[in-house]
Amino acid sequence: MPVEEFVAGWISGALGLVLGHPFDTVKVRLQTQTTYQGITDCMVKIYRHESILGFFKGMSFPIASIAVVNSVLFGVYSNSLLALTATSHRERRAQPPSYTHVFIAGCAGGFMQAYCLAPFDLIKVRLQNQTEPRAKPGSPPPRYRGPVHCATSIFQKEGPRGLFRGAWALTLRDTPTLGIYFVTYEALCRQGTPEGQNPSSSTVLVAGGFAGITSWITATPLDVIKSRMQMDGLTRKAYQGLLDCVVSSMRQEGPGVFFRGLTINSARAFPVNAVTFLSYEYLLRWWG
Ligand SMILES: CN(C)C(=N)NCCC[C@H](N)C(=O)O
Repeated sequence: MPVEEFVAGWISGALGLVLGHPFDTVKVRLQTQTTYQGITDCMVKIYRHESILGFFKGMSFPIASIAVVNSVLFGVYSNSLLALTATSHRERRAQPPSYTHVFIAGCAGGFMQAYCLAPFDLIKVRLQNQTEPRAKPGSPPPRYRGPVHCATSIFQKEGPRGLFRGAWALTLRDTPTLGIYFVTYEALCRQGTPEGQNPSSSTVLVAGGFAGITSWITATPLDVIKSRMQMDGLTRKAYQGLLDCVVSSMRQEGPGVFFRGLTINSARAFPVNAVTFLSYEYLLRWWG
């Protein structure tokens, strides 16, 4: 099994992650808390109460986990294409796979990454939702002192299954949308590149950016549900399950609730995924 795709996926994912984390914190707060009036209000409040560090809450765990998560996504995607089309990544420009194969391989990558991502994403969302400023004398201490404390607290209170809270919503979010992600990327690269050649850097940036936007637009409704399921039970249990979360959210806040965080998700998705795909392509070309 070729391993270059796994390593390239890891490095490119880490670059994208650092770039997008501040946007991600704003998105998670907008999806799960009702105290903010919009993106600007949320950004100003985070900056005022928590300083610039507030935007980077919960980042250390994703950085550590991106090695697993993104290498699984890109590695499973590329190796599924190899199994479906019998072409390695070097041969795929000359013999491009069909979009159906790209979609199936993307769904396989999305499904596998969701299970690796679930506990890390849960801890990230719980830490991002802590509004207490860091290390301010006199202020009440936050519920979790950091990612390890967060993981052990969840484990102690809810058992190992607690670490997979929201995992179903995450799997439903990522399986089809990662198929859409890779199909959009491939389609835009092919459109902007003469047959048989490698796409230029600008084509990769644009195709990667739009792949991110398209996939996140389709992922946002389940992203909202996932974040709510992950926060549920912290103080009191509001939802019986995924379906109940969908119905209650819709009843209480109307259909607009499923698009919470859409603007910030899309603004974040372009640079993050442009950089992710550019570094992924170049690392693979560099390694031959
Ligand atoms: C719609 N979904 C779930 C995705 N496109 N997922 C791929 C992740 C890409 C990048 N790390 C990001 O966070 O945008």
